[in-house]
Amino acid sequence: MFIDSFKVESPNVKYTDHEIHSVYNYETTELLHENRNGTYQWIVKPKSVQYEFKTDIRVPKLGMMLVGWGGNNGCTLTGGIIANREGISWATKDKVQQANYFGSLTQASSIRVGSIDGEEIYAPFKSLLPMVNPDDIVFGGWDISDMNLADAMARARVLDIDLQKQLRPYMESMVPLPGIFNPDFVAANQGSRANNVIKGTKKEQLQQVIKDIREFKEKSKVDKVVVLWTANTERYSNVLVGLNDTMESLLASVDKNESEISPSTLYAIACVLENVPFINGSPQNTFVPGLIDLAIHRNSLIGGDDFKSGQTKMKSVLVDFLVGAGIKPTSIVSYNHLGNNDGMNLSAPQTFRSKEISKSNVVDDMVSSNGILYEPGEHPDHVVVIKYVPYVGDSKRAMDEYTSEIFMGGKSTIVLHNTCEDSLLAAPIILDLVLLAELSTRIQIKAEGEGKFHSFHPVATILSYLTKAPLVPPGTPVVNALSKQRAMLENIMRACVGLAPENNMILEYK
Ligand SMILES: NC(=O)c1ccc[n+]([C@@H]2O[C@H](COP(=O)([O-])OP(=O)(O)OC[C@H]3O[C@@H](n4cnc5c(N)ncnc54)[C@H](O)[C@@H]3O)[C@@H](O)[C@H]2O)c1
Ligand SMILES: O=P([O-])([O-])O[C@@H]1[C@@H](O)[C@H](O)[C@@H](O)[C@H](O)[C@@H]1O
Repeated sequence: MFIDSFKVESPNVKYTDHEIHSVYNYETTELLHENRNGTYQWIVKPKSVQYEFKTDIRVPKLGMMLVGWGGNNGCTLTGGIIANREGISWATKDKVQQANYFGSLTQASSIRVGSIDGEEIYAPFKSLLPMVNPDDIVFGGWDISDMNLADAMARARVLDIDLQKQLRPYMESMVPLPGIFNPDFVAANQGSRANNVIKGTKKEQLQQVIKDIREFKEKSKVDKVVVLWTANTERYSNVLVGLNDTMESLLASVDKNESEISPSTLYAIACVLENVPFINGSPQNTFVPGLIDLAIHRNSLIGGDDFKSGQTKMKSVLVDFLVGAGIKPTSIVSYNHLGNNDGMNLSAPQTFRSKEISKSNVVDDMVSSNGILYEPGEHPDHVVVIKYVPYVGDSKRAMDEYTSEIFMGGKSTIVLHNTCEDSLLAAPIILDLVLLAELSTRIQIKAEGEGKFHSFHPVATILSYLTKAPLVPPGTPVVNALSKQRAMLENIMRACVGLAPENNMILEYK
């Protein structure tokens, strides 16, 4: 059965007019490796740590500023939110289609709240904690192309024509602000698009972006802004001592107009200095060490990298299943071709390399979790191929082959053909990233023994379900297995309302 909402009644949860305060016993373990009677033994000691969570339930009026707003993802998300907000329906060759948020974890997935008389009871994921209603989002952003959002939507060739016709009046007045452009960081084929750029030194460009954020906030009267990068994939920035290894060297490099400071890092610096959450939806190392240092110093949320939308999302499920079943993937070949501007930009070796890295590291945690299948340091052969084929446009075609060793020397080969409609899969993920980033800034946490409440760590690992290469604080394990990432997010939100983690044991019926 599915219910619309629920309220938790517990001595550990208090609701006031502006916050939910929960006391939560975090059941974990402490590991010891000790010499017991002359032999070393691993000792696992269950441990309970009491946490308190305070969630501000006053949902703000939210501004979403996209870098690359006029791109396929940016205009598709904008159109999708407007279509939902206005209740637009449109004719397709199959039926009259209603707007929806399918593909969004926050808007279209559910959680189990319990069971009654042998029936499992589920509720909307978004009913766990008060979140911004997407219909209320105010749009803004930058693009190096001056095309208005209605024309950009036509250029993208993603949304149905009848829908585009109905959206045009809402979107043709939306024009991106000029963006910071540096041709050295993207494919040469992107230059022809760049007719809307911020001139000047890096310092002047940074100051302009800060000014843009302030003016947008003032003009739109929003309470909060979240900035998300959905612009082109950049090549990796070189990380050098004295250039960008500390926040001091990074800011000094901006003052010195150092060429190696990328546009995406400049936008990120602007956001951190303005204490505006910044999320990187692309694979490049926007978050150089100096930027992470600055974000931690200013306690300003950063998250990324690279939306996990299609081929890689499937990989983080399939490899988790195989390794979890005691089957040994030995060869993973991931090919895809696509014909959108992202694909054209990725046709350059330096930008492709950024994407190859984020698409390749996604199996590392699952492989290292099973020492029965893999020797230390042993990995499956793993190849990533991306080709640009204009004809298919945004309709990316992914073809994967997974070869695994099975019982008694047997081999299993799984072949997948996966048509990942790039922007229709990425747009809902962008929405989730923005909404969850905003929500997480309203949560305060205090562990037993800590004197006062504080925010989560500014490097937002809570967003990892939505990214291929989760950005984590130094010393934090990287988890890519999709089920673990989703469980982590849901269980933290359950803890905020005093609910235990979903452990799927249903002992009541055992
Ligand atoms: N499924 C997906 O679509 C998916 C998944 C993971 C990651 N991504 C990443 O998301 C990004 C956007 O994808 P897309 O399909 O929308 O690409 P796109 O090329 O259609 O859009 C990118 C937009 O950014 C603009 N732009 C480029 N550099 C800019 C800058 N410095 N400042 C402001 N604007 C700039 C371009 O003019 C363009 O309009 C890409 O980096 C892509 O790799 C996409
Ligand atoms: O998310 P995913 O489908 O694994 O990866 C995708 C790549 O295969 C594709 O080539 C690229 O255009 C998208 O930006 C996205 O990164």
